[in-house]
Amino acid sequence: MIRITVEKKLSGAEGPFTLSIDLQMKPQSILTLYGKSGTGKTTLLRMLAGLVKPDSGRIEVNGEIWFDSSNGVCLPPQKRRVGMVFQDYALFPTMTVRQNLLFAQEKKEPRKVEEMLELTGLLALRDRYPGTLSGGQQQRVALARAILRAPDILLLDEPLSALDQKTRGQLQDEILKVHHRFGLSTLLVSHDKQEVFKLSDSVAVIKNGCITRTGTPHDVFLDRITSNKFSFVSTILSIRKVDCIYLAVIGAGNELVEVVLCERDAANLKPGDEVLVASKAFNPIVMKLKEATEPEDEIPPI
Ligand SMILES: Nc1ncnc2c1ncn2[C@@H]1O[C@H](COP(=O)(O)OP(=O)(O)OP(=O)(O)O)[C@@H](O)[C@H]1O
Repeated sequence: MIRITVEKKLSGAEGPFTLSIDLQMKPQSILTLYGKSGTGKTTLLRMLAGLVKPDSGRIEVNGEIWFDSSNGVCLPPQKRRVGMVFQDYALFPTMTVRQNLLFAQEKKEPRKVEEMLELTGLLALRDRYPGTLSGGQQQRVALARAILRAPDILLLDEPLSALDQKTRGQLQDEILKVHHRFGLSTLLVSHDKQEVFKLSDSVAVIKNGCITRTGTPHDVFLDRITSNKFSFVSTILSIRKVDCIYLAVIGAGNELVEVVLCERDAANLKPGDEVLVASKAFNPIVMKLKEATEPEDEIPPI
């Protein structure tokens, strides 16, 4: 079990606030921190890694105390078995893929590196330098490197946010695969609801430094479904008048939808406004676009 109870005063964009977290995480699960920018998610991950010291509290990981302000315990980062993957891949540019992985190991075990290269579909890229790889490939190397450290906790801070939708999907599968294969405990930060839904066993919503809600992704994100409404929150991109009706273009994930506005709404709304789009009499057309793929043992290289 991972138990985190920490407090730290932070300087936010709108003034000082206290990051005050009380969180428990089941071993071998994926817990996602979901919340707006500047609410303290990265700081919490950095506290776990030992890169930021809490003002007070306690961090216990599988029975080991990593931090306890009541008796002055604060393990240095190198004594915490943590794997970290961030948005920027942070690979060593002058080392090949294989050298990057070898470097991560305290005790050098080239055989394990070879196994990891094979498992993560990186074998063909082993002698390439990070600068010659795509974003998805680099992130796969960063993930392999983090796992080679046999971490007690894997920290993923928006690791896929710089990637396109298709590569994101592939890397999400990859994360799930290695998470289960190595029985990892994974703490993920993500802004992407679809990603959170796909990857997480549980979600903790963080607002102004405090956790306001925890639960399964279904409980946290889909409680509105009881009202039988189809709805999503998005931003108006444009409004134009065609004959006597107003048409608004609204983003929906990576898609664009065009909806008709009544004259009163058109007068009240402008591009950039955040809106809730909902349909009361919900009778959607649901068309299959692509068959779900069976999980594969080996995911082909990106
Ligand atoms: N050591 C520190 N001391 C004081 N304030 C800090 C410290 N570290 C971060 N902050 C501030 O705390 C706030 C939260 O930062 P943090 O990076 O944890 O947010 P976040 O939720 O991860 O945001 P984002 O999603 O944009 O990455 C920011 O305003 C930041 O400037």
